[in-house]
Amino acid sequence: MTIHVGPIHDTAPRDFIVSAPGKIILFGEHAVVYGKLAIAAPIGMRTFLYVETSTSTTPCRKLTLHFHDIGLEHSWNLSCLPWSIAYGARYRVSKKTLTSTIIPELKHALEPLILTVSPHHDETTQRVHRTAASTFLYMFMLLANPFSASCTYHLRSTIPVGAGLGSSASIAVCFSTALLVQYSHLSLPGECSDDVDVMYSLGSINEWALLGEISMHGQPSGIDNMVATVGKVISFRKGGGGEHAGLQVEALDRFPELLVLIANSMQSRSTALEVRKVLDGKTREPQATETILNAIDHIAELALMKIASHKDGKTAEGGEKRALVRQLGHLMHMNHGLLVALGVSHPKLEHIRDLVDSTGHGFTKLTGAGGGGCTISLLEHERGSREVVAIEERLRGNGYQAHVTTLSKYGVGFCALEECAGGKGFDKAAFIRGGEAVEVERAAVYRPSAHDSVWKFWD
Ligand SMILES: Nc1ncnc2c1ncn2[C@@H]1O[C@H](COP(=O)(O)OP(=O)(O)OP(=O)(O)O)[C@@H](O)[C@H]1O
Ligand SMILES: C[C@@](O)(CCO)CC(=O)[O-]
Repeated sequence: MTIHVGPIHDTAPRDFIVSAPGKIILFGEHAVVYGKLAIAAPIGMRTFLYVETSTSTTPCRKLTLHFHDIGLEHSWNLSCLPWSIAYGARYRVSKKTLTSTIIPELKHALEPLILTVSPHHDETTQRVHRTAASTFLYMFMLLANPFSASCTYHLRSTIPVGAGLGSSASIAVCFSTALLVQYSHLSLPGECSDDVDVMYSLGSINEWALLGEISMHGQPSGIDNMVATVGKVISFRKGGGGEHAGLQVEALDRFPELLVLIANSMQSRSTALEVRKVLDGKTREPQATETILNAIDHIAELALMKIASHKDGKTAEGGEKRALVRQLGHLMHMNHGLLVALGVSHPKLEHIRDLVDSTGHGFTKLTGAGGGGCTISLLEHERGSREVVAIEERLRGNGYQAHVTTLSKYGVGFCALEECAGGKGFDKAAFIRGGEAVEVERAAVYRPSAHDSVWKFWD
């Protein structure tokens, strides 16, 4: 890897925002960790990371994190960070190893700095804060340099935290992109010389984001950060030995524009713990668990075949679309049953399934790690129709959040603030304070489909 020992490159943008989407998993969560096939899609909810570089020349330079959604605010002096250990690892270890493992001596050297984060908060909040802060700091040590100017990283997300919608992966993609841009390891969108440069940039973002996911989850498959990076519906099979060697990812460009209802059970859980639960089951009952994982793999394969066999999946309408929804919906039901067998459902997720599916108008499964978090339902009717509105009201009446959405098509994006009418288009106060997703997006001038959009994407 290129190591920049010196100030930020002259051409690197000073103030900018990066953004990445959340995701839903349509088929194959958990099984994907063990090399089985999964299908995932980006959603409209997104994370935004605003990078504000100080022009001050004071000798005491600081790295400051303001992660507003979780109430984290913390600074470290840049000169007090363990640079010699980080540079030791950067010179000694290959980039592949740096981005796929946590180096014990660097993690160890950062521990005392992480213990200074949110010392007076309750244990749960402290864990959330320290997970996010240690992930950022670890990546910073491997991508930044000791001569950096003071800088504040403001994080806002419209994705609920820990709900199975890929909040951690989308923040990991934002951390990776911001640091790669800031320390000139990356061509900006629009400046990529050709398709190879674009692929290389996306590959780099995704690689470093996977490191962020490893720091937050331990053993991620990599599907969440891949979707948040590329912003496309993908089929994904993790590299492994034997029959399926090497990572296999394919963009499903013919995937139909389906209406999806996301319901949040409001039951908190941790992805790392749910993944651990499946591993424990696999250790206890290896053959039975492998049979379930293989059945999930088979269902994902069948879903791919159904999508491919639809003449014009993307533009399917009326009866054809309803037939596809039913075929995929029945497979989602089976996939959900197998996730129940793996032990990762929750009574609230089963309640949501009953509330939606007993209407006869939807097909529901849990999405993401389970144990709480969200479900997704494929709907046979249009947004705003009597049937869909009744389902939304039913869910809300039972204390759940309901959000009807189509899938998004925007992956990781970048906005240089000097292009935002001299930074005036960006409303920092509203960005920090905005409550609703639309307020945060408006503050960040995020209108990706507008002809005069200041946002650029690596695609
Ligand atoms: N908006 C946010 N601001 C700061 N940190 C966040 C934010 N969202 C997620 N995180 C970090 O990610 C962790 C949540 O990760 P977790 O994997 O449990 O949830 P998830 O990514 O939503 O779920 P899944 O991986 O199943 O989609 C939090 O503990 C926190 O450290
Ligand atoms: C549960 C899991 O399969 C999906 C989490 O969104 C974990 C992973 O793939 O890393």
